[in-house]
Amino acid sequence: MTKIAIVGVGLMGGSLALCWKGKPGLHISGFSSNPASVDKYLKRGVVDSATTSLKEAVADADFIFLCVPVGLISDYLEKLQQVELKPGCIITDVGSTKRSVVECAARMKLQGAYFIGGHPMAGSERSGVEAASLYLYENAFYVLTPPEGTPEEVYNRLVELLQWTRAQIIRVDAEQHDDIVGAISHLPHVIAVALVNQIAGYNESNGLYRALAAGGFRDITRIASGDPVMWRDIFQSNKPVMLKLLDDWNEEISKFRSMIETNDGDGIMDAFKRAGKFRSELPERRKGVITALYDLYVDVPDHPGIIGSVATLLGSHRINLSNIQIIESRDDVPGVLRLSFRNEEDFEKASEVLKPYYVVHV
Ligand SMILES: NC(=O)c1ccc[n+]([C@@H]2O[C@H](COP(=O)([O-])OP(=O)(O)OC[C@H]3O[C@@H](n4cnc5c(N)ncnc54)[C@H](O)[C@@H]3O)[C@@H](O)[C@H]2O)c1
Ligand SMILES: O=C(O)C(=O)C[C@]1(C(=O)O)C=C[C@@H](O)C=C1
Repeated sequence: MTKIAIVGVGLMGGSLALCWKGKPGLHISGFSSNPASVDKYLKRGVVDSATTSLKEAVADADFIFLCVPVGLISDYLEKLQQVELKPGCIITDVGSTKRSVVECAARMKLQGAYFIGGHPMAGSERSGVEAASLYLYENAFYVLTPPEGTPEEVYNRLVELLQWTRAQIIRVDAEQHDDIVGAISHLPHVIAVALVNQIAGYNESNGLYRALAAGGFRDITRIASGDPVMWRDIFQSNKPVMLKLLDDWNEEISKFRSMIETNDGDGIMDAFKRAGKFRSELPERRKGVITALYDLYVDVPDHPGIIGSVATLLGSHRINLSNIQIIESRDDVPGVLRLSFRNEEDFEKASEVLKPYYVVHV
């Protein structure tokens, strides 16, 4: 029996657990310091066993996945030095930054266990085991950062276990990872949060700002709803990269400001053309980096029974919905439903079926 211990069974840890749950020869043990969370993991059936004792959770484990906020990964690595680990055990994490985690692991004495950094490039603004999904990692890139000298057999053992996620494993140096992911994931989160807060400030004196906020605002700001603790830890652990990126961002914005100030219409059009070209060349609906895979957004009138009508319409065309969520529901504006599908075929079909009746956004 291969034992996999998951420390922190939230969105990421819970989604990993779901990929392995019920597979022959695998036992998944969940750890949380909070007894109520342990009960929740068991009740939801995402793990085979769960405990508030780290020692018990990792005893005899072949793999240990640290799935807690980045700021806590070093604490758990330290704790792992003090408990008995199975010789040859592989410890990994799913933290969004890698340099600080890998450096910390290199300082630890892990009693013959190996540490390989990890970061699945998939996720969402939601958190907790309630948001976990068997399909979260499908088709996403999953970055691994093995330290120099990691035996190939050890690396391959982890890759083999991760095949259950259906993610595409990619080996990247930790420093390069933080530079790139800083730019394509961390910087956009800063921008989204700053933008929402700027508008929220205007809205304090005039509620029309929020009321009129439409598709463009929604598209660029979904990620502003991310978990505050998770993002605090990410920015703090990627500080030098973030500071450089924000300096570059200030420069980009200043260029825009000056194009508007000097009525440089050609410059503005050129900026849109270059951006449109780069964006159109992004990997087709690759999961994770900002866009969620196979999610449709549907504007719906705010009246009772609307969710039932949408679900019935899809059901009558034999389209399988994997999730449905109300992401805006207020008296004064139409609601927005987020519909998630497991595959491209259902996603495309749903878009066709709904378009004659509703405003549909991708
Ligand atoms: N959410 C994403 O989109 C995403 C994507 C890729 C990687 N990550 C990384 O994955 C890790 C987990 O993020 P998540 O989205 O699953 O968050 P989450 O909040 O859904 O889960 C975090 C888990 O850690 C546990 N936890 C929190 N504080 C704890 C503490 N003090 N002691 C013990 N357990 C504690 C929580 O109970 C929960 O089970 C983070 O390091 C994050 O950077 C997140
Ligand atoms: O899709 C989202 O909501 C995410 O924030 C996912 C996202 C990203 O920026 O792409 C966020 C953090 C991760 O470390 C990896 C993926």
